[in-house]
Amino acid sequence: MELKNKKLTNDEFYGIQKEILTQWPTGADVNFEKAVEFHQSLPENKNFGKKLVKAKKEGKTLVQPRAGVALVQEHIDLLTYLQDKGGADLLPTTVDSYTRQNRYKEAEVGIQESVRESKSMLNGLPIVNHGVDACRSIINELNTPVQVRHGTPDARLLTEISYAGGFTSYEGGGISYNIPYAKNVSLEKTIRDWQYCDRLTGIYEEAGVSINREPYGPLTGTLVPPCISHSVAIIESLLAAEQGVKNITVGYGQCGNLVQDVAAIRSLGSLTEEYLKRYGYNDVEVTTVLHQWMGGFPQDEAQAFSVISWGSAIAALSKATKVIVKTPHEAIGVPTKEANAQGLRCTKQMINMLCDQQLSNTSHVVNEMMIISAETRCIVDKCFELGEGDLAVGTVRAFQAGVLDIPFAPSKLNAGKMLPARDNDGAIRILNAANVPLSKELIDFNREKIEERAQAEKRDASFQMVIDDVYSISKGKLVGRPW
Ligand SMILES: CCC[C@H]1O[C@@H](n2cnc3c(N)ncnc32)[C@H](O)[C@@H]1O
Repeated sequence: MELKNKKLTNDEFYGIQKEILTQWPTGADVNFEKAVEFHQSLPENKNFGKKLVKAKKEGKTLVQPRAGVALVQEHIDLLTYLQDKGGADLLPTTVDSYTRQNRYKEAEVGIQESVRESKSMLNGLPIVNHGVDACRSIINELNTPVQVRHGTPDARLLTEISYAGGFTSYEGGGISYNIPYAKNVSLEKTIRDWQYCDRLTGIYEEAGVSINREPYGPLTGTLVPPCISHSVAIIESLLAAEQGVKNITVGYGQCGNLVQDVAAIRSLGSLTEEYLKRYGYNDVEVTTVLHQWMGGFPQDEAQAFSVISWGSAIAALSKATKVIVKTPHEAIGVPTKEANAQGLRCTKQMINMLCDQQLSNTSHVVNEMMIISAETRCIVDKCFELGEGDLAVGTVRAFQAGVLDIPFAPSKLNAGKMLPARDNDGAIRILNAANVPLSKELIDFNREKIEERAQAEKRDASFQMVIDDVYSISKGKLVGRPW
């Protein structure tokens, strides 16, 4: 089937579904009518998208951790602890790495080993192996909406079981779960597979079950310029809306400079709404999520709490609808439930202290919003042009041409030529745009900002700055100074 940004017909969708549900025995338990009934049996306070829309209206920032362990009861215990002791407003179910690669046999081994060892031998919950009823037991046991978070290029079966199991939010997209996650997976295939996931979301929506979709915002989480992550978020939102998705959370990974991060969150929400309306999707609810720093973390827990607090402050001051919380164990690995809850309480304290303030649109913030918006429009509009109006085709061609170029991405489909670096205030600028189609004035602006830093550091703007910036926060600073 040739790639096009067009809503899948019923024949196309159900033809694919037949095969998908046979990929693992638990697929046989998926029954759409029973799934809709289960969703309709849930109280409204368990619907993820509704809670986000309410928070946006009230100007509140909700806190959500990442969390997932191998066995169902332990996972329920973990989420209950994060709900009750961490104060999570929204809950995750992070899926394990085997499931993300459709390696359900190894996930099964991981489950058996976890039973034998009485501890989680997987870095998340293997939803496909556990199946629909297990998911429903999770949803029934908790009083807080739950979202599936993963990193799966081919997530079609995982989506079917997650939705039938009662989850009301789902992260990912054909770009954001391919280029930063996989080495050599066809972008045409992942865009098409995620059209399936979004069409399924639309089918639930049309049956009266609203399921929130969240493109994975931070991408590689390392020095990603706002215009790059915004472009991917907007493209995935448009592709999802074409399939009937009506509730979307667009995300951004905190970079560290106050003005740039606040401007990024505010411009992300308005740009997404602008593009959705421009292309005729007038009934999509848009909310925003700030991811606390996604790059390297300090080992020292006190320093880690400082990074968590700074991300919390940015989320509150930018009025992001939601913030994804890190933990003091970030530099070590999968956190204990206690550490995870500490990250939540630290975040909640900061948000509660700042909830009565917000950083007004000062000239610096407005200027930064204009820069980010102009850069993002250069990229997204070029994608439409390359696709001769078809955004799906244009996106594939944009990666081939290096128009979309995500820094430090493992995928061989990614050009990896665009180079980011921090300026003298710690904002992420573009040192070398390569084939990213920014206007001359935008390229000059970025270069001038980095040149200010070069002058201050008495060294040439170079790749060394990029390397210094990759490690700076884990070494206790924001800007990777040579001293
Ligand atoms: C793209 C997301 C990466 C982040 O996702 C966190 N993460 C991954 N798996 C789990 C888990 N099972 N429990 C708590 N956090 C988890 C990592 O630490 C990292 O920050």
